[in-house]
Amino acid sequence: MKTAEAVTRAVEKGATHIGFIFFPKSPRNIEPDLAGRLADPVRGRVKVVAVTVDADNDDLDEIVDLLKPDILQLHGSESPDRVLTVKALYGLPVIKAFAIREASDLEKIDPYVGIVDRFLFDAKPPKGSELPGGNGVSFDWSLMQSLDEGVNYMLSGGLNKDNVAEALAVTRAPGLDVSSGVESAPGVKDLGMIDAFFDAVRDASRRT
Ligand SMILES: O=C(O)c1ccccc1NCC(=O)[C@H](O)[C@H](O)COP(=O)(O)O
Repeated sequence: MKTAEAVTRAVEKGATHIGFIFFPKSPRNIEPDLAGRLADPVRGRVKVVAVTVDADNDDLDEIVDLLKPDILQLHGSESPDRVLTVKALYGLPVIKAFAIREASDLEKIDPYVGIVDRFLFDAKPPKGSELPGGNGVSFDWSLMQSLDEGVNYMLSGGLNKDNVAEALAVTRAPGLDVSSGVESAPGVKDLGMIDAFFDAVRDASRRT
């Protein structure tokens, strides 16, 4: 999220979480103080998520201080030990992102089970991308069918109004995360696309 309008619309349409990206190479990168101001009007109505990539303690200190997130999303190659340290330092729940292309990628979550609060399964970045997330590409959703029941996760990667019904039918994912699929250009959230995405999710949920 980068604008008040997008935050308001997402919350009105039923978002349970809103995310702010702290990664300078991203078109969605935002300063922590602005993110905090955008989050203020909706605190308590949605979970505010800080998305970071292998951030050090100084960066996390600033983000936690200024944004006051409800959840930290770690979207880099943070080890289980690092996750434990972050949880101990800030006392916040952690979503850990994993890049999925093949079945063996799912085995990488094993050392994190019982440590992270929720997983986020995203597609591997395309060749040449500098972004670990937000690339608008999907992975083979059928891989989720081999996941142990009870793994709490969000499905992510290239979701949009046209494919989210199939994604839900294939995975029955307990949560969805969307970014590019509600943007008219990288980093530019589109209110009409937000509406259309949530409407598609609602229609699909009614049918399944
Ligand atoms: O979105 C970014 O620019 C980004 C940059 C660095 C790390 C993570 C990033 N996004 C994390 C997300 O949770 C995205 O919502 C997720 O990757 C899905 O993105 P998309 O495929 O564009 O829907």
